[in-house]
Amino acid sequence: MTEATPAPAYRKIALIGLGLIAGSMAWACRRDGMATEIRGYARSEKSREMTRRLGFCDVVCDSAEEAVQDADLIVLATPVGVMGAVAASIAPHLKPGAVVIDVGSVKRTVIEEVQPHIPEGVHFIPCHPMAGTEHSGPDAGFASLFDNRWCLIVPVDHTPDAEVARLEQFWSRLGAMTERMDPEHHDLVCAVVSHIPHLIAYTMVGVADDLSRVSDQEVIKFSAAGFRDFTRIAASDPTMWRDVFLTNKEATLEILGRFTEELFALQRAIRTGDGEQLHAYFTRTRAIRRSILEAGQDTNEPDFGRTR
Ligand SMILES: NC(=O)c1ccc[n+]([C@@H]2O[C@H](COP(=O)([O-])OP(=O)(O)OC[C@H]3O[C@@H](n4cnc5c(N)ncnc54)[C@H](O)[C@@H]3O)[C@@H](O)[C@H]2O)c1
Ligand SMILES: O=C(O)C(=O)C[C@]1(C(=O)O)C=C[C@@H](O)C=C1
Repeated sequence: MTEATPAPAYRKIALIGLGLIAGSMAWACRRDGMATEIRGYARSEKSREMTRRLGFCDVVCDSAEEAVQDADLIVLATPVGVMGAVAASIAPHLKPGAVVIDVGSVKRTVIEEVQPHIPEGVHFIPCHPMAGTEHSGPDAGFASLFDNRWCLIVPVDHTPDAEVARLEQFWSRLGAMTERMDPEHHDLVCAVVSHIPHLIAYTMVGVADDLSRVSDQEVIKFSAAGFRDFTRIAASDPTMWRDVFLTNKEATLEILGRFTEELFALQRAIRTGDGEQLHAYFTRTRAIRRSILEAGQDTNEPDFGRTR
């Protein structure tokens, strides 16, 4: 006997911005038979054309207003810097009872910019899937992106709990685990685990590029795993990351301040030959990596094809 497929959490879904995250959501919805219709819109004609070809939307519209007509769930999946303007343009076309979510990497500024446009009777529930790659655009998406990844849900005041619970169920059907968080804490956590690590990768790759005594050929030829990981991260979309830093100024500047203090302390330890300090520091940080592995939180641990 085949089990009945559970009813879709939302019948009609509208995706605004057709890139890695929207594409992955659409593919994951299709994998699970989760929506009766997925409509999409992106500002660039090239992205709309590519989405038509890839086929992850049932309908690709030529305006955001058209895409959100009659939608039960509207997903803002553009760079965070334009979400306020997108919300303003779709607001008059949202039906009562609809749920609007964003998937932006920053929450406090997005809430400040989007919430004022949301009409009464429509629920805005900010989200942030902690999953991605360095690739962008409609062809970057894939169905398993959210499998076993966290999606942070950042409900604003007065959102009925039943609506938040319905959305959590939706993310769990996309494969993700969910946790609720307040916006300030979200922005600080993401500055630590995502935003500043990206800035460091961008900087290190920039330094390698600037160093005239080391040729580009040598950088490419002798890149070992650590630096290769930096180059992967530093290949991420410039528009997305510009917007992340401009909209999460406070938390990223706080963490960057602490980072540079630690860096200067290590710089001094190297200069003065303080091996004890260096060893103690590296021992402390190794323990963090080990606890991530023990908690089973790194599903990307490479084995480099090791054999014995
Ligand atoms: N890439 C990641 O790793 C990742 C992970 C989690 C969350 N996010 C967040 O998700 C959002 C989307 O990221 P992505 O990686 O899918 O980006 P992407 O670059 O792959 O796609 C963005 C899409 O938005 C469209 N767009 C840009 N401006 C627009 C506008 N004014 N109106 C309509 N469409 C517009 C682009 O044409 C493109 O189709 C961002 O806010 C990002 O912070 C990204
Ligand atoms: O895996 C990657 O390439 C990512 O950069 C994904 C990543 C991250 O920093 O972990 C990037 C931005 C997001 O907002 C969430 C996830």
